[in-house]
Order: sequence, then structure tokens, then C-alpha cells
Amino acid sequence: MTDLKRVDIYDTTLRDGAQSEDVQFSVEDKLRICRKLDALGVDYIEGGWPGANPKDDAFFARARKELNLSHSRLSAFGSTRRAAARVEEDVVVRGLLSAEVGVITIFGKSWDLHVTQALGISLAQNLELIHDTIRYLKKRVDRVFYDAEHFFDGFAANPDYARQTLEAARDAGADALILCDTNGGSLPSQVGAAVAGLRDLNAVLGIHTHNDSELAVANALAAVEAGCAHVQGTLNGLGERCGNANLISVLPNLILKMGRETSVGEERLPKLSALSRFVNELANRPTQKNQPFVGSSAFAHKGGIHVSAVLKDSRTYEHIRPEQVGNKQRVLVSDQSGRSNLLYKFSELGIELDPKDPRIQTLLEEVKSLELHGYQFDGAEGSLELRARRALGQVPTYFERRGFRVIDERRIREDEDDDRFMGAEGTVKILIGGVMEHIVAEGAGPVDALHNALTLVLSRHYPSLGEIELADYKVRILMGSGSMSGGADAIVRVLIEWNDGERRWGTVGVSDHIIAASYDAMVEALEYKLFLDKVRPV
Ligand SMILES: CC(=O)SCCNC(=O)CCNC(=O)[C@H](O)C(C)(C)COP(=O)(O)OP(=O)(O)OC[C@H]1O[C@@H](n2cnc3c(N)ncnc32)[C@H](O)[C@@H]1OP(=O)(O)O
Ligand SMILES: CC(=O)C(=O)O
Repeated sequence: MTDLKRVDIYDTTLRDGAQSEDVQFSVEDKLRICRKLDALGVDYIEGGWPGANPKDDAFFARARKELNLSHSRLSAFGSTRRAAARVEEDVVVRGLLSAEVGVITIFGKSWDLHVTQALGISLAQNLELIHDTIRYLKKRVDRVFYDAEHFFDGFAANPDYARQTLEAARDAGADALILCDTNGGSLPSQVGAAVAGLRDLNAVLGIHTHNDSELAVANALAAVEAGCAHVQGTLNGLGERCGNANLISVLPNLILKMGRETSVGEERLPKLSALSRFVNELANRPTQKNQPFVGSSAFAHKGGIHVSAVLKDSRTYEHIRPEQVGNKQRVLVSDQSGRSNLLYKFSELGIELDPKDPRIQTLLEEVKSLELHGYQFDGAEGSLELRARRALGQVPTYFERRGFRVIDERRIREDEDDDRFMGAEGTVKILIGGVMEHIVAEGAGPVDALHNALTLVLSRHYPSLGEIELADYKVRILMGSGSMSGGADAIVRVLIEWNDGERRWGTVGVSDHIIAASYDAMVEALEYKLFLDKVRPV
């Protein structure tokens, strides 16, 4: 008898995930993702469609030689045979066997519309394709899974026929019948009812859902509640159109909320946050801050009311402990903050303060006023810490700013015959150690030129400033936020991320001029580095 508590996890990131717009995994990427999925402990990894493209062929060839998976089993994906071909001669079936893996997943048609329109064959012929292909493959590999494409649409249109397609697959020996919500249009109640009505098929049922109605995860969970024991999905919900059920969310729901047994287990869930970021890096996609469970905002508290309660007991505003999925609690400081937010920040920085210390209120008012004028400290923790430490009198004066000038130019360079070269020259005036320094430097653009001039002059006195590099630069134009009246004057916020080889930090500058905002963020970054390095002022 099937153990309904146990759910098999089947990952299709490398096949359906690779059908996402703008995602191109190399063979090397696919191998790296396989190793991570194996370490997470998923049962099956769908590697691709052998025979469909040279990359998937190369992947299976290298996987045979190089992958030594400890738990996961690799599967090859393809369709039922073509109507015109005998199964043993069918090019798709041959391609599947050429992958030399022990698990094969084939998809077939459940919806009569697809049989007559897409395949252009009779309903009876389609049952033969399904049956023949599975029976043939089942004699040659260990496990054959049957993906019933468009099952829920087919079931709604012609339930008897949709059921017959499953029976054909079951009778041919399929190890699981996976019900696919291919167009992603079903509701959880429809999925649950359909699955419950199929339990008498006496077969292992699985689920594969798409996210076109933003219900892929909900539908997968509803299917499990109704009796499915095999769940397909992808990392970060990659997949055709709007994607698939996101395994990064499905897994903690199944394990922590629904008490299901999976090969991943509660002990390996903390791998999820890093795995999600890893896949985004390889897919060249930005990480969504608000991604449930693993996004950096998933356990970030902004509202003062929330922070105050979370500090007393984190269950007040957290549905699980962030560490359970490898994430962490964060507290943001903004105009939505109360004293609790600042106290939390101070304790993170190792500063113990009496909650009644009047400097907390002064700093809170300063932060709220700065945010009103366009500042944002969420991504600029360097600027925030500098202000907090200054309010406590802990930051010495390392140098004094006396102004800057910048010239942008476009010109012809030697050996070139057009004026495509863009360059800039920046001049800064700095009072340091009682001496006025006046330095000029060049750069690729105005910000680069000013950064070069600042580091040139300052690193003579503070050599460690030469280690700083600009890692990311973001500009946001904020219309009218600089005035209480909300007029049409434009304010620019520049958020810069810095790297000194050891640490990364962000600083922010706000002004009605982009270069001035950049300069402010730059100066704070240098001061912050000197403070972190505990440098004594000259
Ligand atoms: C729901 C899903 O996500 S299924 C997976 C979808 N993924 C992909 O399509 C990516 C990989 N696909 C490919 O590289 C190509 O489509 C190939 C190599 C598989 C086929 O390429 P081609 O032979 O040029 O055919 P093409 O892509 O134009 O059309 C698909 C053919 O498969 C047939 N087909 C579709 N589903 C099935 C099925 N379940 N069983 C048998 N044949 C099928 C179609 O009727 C069509 O046949 P036709 O050319 O006789 O009309
Ligand atoms: C098989 C598959 O990817 C689907 O039906 O969506």
C-alpha cells in the first residue's frame, strides 16, 4: 500500500526550468545544479530532453562520466512516439534510450482537443501511443513516469477520455501518473477534487503545475492533500511562461506545515536560501527580495509595531524560524521605524544602550526626516551605522570636505578618427591634517574621476583606502520628494555598494544633482571604511 505521508520530490529545473524566457544553462551549469540538488536530497532530477538539442545530449554524456550522485536519480524526458512510427524506430524513443539513464519520463496527451488538433489523430490512436511507448520503455529502464499533459483541462472537457489516457499508462506499467496543469489555469479546489476522484485508479499519482494564475504552489499542495505522492517543480519556480511550482516554497510547506516525509527532510531545508541564490546566479536573474521563505525581505521587519513585538517573541510576525530555511531575521530602519528598530540595530552593531537614552530618539527623528527628503537606508547600512556612531560621538573627523569640480568631455583620441572617447576630470579640495589638498584625477566618467581624485589624495594619508572598489551603482529619480509640498522638483538618490576585498557595504547620497549625491555617498563610504579599520585620524 502506498504510504500517503511520503512524497517523492522530482526536480525539472534543467528541463522545464530551461524553457524559461532568457534562461540559458550551459552543460557545466546543469552539472553544477545536479550536484546541488543531490546534496539537497531530491529523489529525481530531470536532466533534459535527449535528442532534442546537442546541449542536452552533451549533458547526458558528461553526466554518465562525471556525476556521481549519492541520492538523486537522473531522468530523461521526451514525448510518446509519433503516430506514424513504430515505437522501436521512433526517433524520440531512441533519443530517450540513448541517454542511458534508469528513469524516463514521457508526456502524452490527455485532452481530446490536443489529440485531434495538435496531433491530428484519433482518440483511440492516442491511447495506443501512450500504451506502446510506456510498455516498450518499461522493459528497458527501471522506472517510467507518465506526465499527463493538460490533464486538468482534459478532465474538465472530457473526463471519461482523460481517465482512459491514465488507465492506458497505468496498464502499460507506468510507475507514476503525473497530472499536469500545463496551462496553469486551474484552481486548488478543482485540482483537489480531480485528484480525489482518481484515487481508485490504484496507481501512484503525481502533480506538475504551472504558475499562470499564481497558484502553482497552492495547486501542488492541494494535490498532495488529495492524494498525490510525487511532486514536480523547479528551483525558484523557473519554467515555461510564468514558470512551475517553486520547489523552494513547496518543500518547506510540505515538510514544516503538512508534516510530509520527503527525502529532503527538515535537516536539509537550511540549504534552500543559498541554493535559491546559486540558481539565480547561474540563470543570470536578479534575486527577488520578497521571494517567500528565502528572499532577504522574507523575515525583514520594517514597521515599528512589528519590530517591537518580534523582539519580544519572533512568532508574533514570523510564520517559521528563518534559520529553518537558511534565512535570517532582519530589522530595517526607515520612516516606519520606532525606537525598537534602532535598539535592534544597535545591538547588532554590538552597542548596548539604555532604551531610555535620549540619543535614540534624536537619531530616530533624524532618520525619519532624512527619509522624508529621499534617503533610504535599507540598502545603505554603512551610511546608517556611520550616522548612529556619530550620534554616539564615536566617529572622529578624518578629513574635511571643501568642494569638488568635475568636467565631462567627449573627444578624438590619438590614432582614432572619431570623437567617441568619453572621459572626465575631477578636482577635489580636502582639508586634512590642517593642510588644504587640491587634487585632480581623470576617470571614465564623472563619478569615476571624483572617486579617483578622492582616493588619490586620501590614500596618501590613509593607505587602506586604496583597497576600496565600487561594486554596484544605482540611481533613482524621486520626483518632488524633496519638498513638504510635493512639488515637481526632482531629487536623485544614489545607492552605491562598495567592496574592500573583505567586506561589502552600501552608502547613500541624496541631492538635486546626481554628481553631488554620488559624491556624498562616496565620502561616507571612505569614512566608514576608516572607521571599520579603526584608523586614527591624521
Ligand atoms: C508541456 C511541455 O512542456 S512538453 C515539452 C516542451 N519542450 C520542448 O518543446 C522543448 C524541446 N523541443 C524541441 O526541441 C523540438 O520541439 C523537438 C525536437 C522535440 C521536435 O521538433 P520538430 O520535430 O521540429 O517538431 P515541432 O517542435 O515543430 O513540433 C512538435 C511535434 O511533436 C508532436 N507532438 C507533440 N506532443 C506529442 C506527444 N505527446 N507525442 C507525440 N508527438 C507529439 C507535435 O504534433 C508536432 O508534430 P508535427 O511536426 O508532426 O506536427
Ligand atoms: C509535461 C509538462 O511540462 C507539462 O505538461 O506542463
